[in-house]
Amino acid sequence: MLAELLAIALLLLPYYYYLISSSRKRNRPKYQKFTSSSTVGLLPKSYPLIGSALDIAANKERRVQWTSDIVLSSPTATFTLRLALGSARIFTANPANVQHILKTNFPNYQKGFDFRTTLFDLLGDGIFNADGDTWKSQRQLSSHEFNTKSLRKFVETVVDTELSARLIPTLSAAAANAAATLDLQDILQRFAFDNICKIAFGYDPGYLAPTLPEARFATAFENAVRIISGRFNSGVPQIWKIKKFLGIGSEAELKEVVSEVRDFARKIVREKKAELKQNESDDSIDILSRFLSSGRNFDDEFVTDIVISFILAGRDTTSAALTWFFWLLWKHPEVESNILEEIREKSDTAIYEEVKDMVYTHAALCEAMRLYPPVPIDTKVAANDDVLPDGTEVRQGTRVSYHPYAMGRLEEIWGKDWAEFRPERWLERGEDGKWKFVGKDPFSYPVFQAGPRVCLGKEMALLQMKRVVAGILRSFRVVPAMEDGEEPVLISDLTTKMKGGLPVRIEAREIRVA
Ligand code: HEM
Repeated sequence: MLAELLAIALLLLPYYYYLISSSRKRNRPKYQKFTSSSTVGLLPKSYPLIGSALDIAANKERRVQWTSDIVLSSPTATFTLRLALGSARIFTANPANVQHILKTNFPNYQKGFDFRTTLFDLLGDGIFNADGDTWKSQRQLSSHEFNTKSLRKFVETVVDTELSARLIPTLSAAAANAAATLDLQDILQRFAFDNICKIAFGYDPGYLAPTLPEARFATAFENAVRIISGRFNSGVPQIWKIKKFLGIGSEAELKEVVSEVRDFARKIVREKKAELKQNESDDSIDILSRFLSSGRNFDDEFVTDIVISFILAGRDTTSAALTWFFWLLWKHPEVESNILEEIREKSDTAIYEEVKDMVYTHAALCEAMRLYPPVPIDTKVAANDDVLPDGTEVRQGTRVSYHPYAMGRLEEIWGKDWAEFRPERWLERGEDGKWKFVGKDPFSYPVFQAGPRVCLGKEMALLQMKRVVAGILRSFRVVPAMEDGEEPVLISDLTTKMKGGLPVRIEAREIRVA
């Protein structure tokens, strides 16, 4: 792969020369000075022309952990990575900087041209890839999808059907065979994909079943996300553009899978339009119906963009959080006992109230996402020169990334026991002796982002996850099938994953209801 990239780079030296000279003028960064000797030791080496591309390539598989180590050793929890062709990227885990980027100086930190261009082939102008008015109008219209009435309906219909008709039977089949292992990560991704397609489209891909069926749309979506997010990890960002221009390698494959995803989404949009024309009083709860019935005349391409963004946002996030959650739970049986106790107490309440009030489980999920945030690094681009609260200078056009994975490991925020999985750090006892959830400042815990672009699906995601946890733990014990002492390895495209999945055995259990 590296050889392929280098060969292309050599062939296109004249083109580079042009890019270097123009980009230097546009985007000459200033670098901050480090006083901490530990950071100096960790900082990647930088060379003329290629910046730190060699270190970036060497750490490609562990870029989250690598950049986290450097950020955590910096006195201001911020460092500047030099990229090829004179550009730079700032990483920060400093809550004051994060508040500045996500809220105080929000207009200056947008998705920006480069981000938009990189994801445009898949996402078009969808909410995830939009700035300004295009973003605002989508945000306003889709936020209705997340009111209490819709959330209740979501948990009681979509999530519950998927749980009882698909997830539980799949796990029961595994439990019936003591020797069987299954990949919990794969199962949860299938579960989340079915859920989000129903919410975004009103379409059921039927991806989760005991037979683990192939679903072309799901596979094409998975491949499209994997390849397109790889564009960000290239040490020399222009390389993917050259490969796209030449129609070779991963870019040729990307073109194929993206057109499969988009053709399929367009077909659903057309069918939905026809359905809505026939049935004026449609009470569907999906986002597509909401946009199509809004009275605004959105064209099909734009509506397709919107739907694809939502699928991306809801697809791997909850499954990533739950996969790490079940791993942590197995390592902490005392936390599992507390959750079982909570399930026992709540089991005669209606579904929505049950999940809404699962305070301890809520805290345990937040704690799991502190250590393994589904979106480990998130990036904005500076529209103008700026100075961050810690004094870091930002040049126009520089990518600025806040780093939730590193922030979950900052002693200054979580204390000396930051490495411990301890849901109690999110709880306090009320006067009645019951647990009360105590949220954290969102700029110290930006797992769902924060500020005007805070995740729209936060409540929905938490309800869904609590319902899944209660549904699984009530009937099963999830036992990782790994060698003694073996730890899962975190990898990341746009979201975190466990490398190779999480193999588990499923054991049936029945908990006594209070
Ligand atoms: C544990 C689960 C989830 C986590 C940790 C999470 C996290 C995030 C983060 C970090 C962002 C900011 C991304 C960016 O703009 O750069 C975001 C945005 C967003 N999320 Fe989530 N998300 C989760 C689940 C969901 C679900 C289930 C949905 C939809 C049903 C959803 C819908 C969205 C949307 C629409 C945005 C874009 C908001 C905007 O730009 O205004 N998310 N989410």
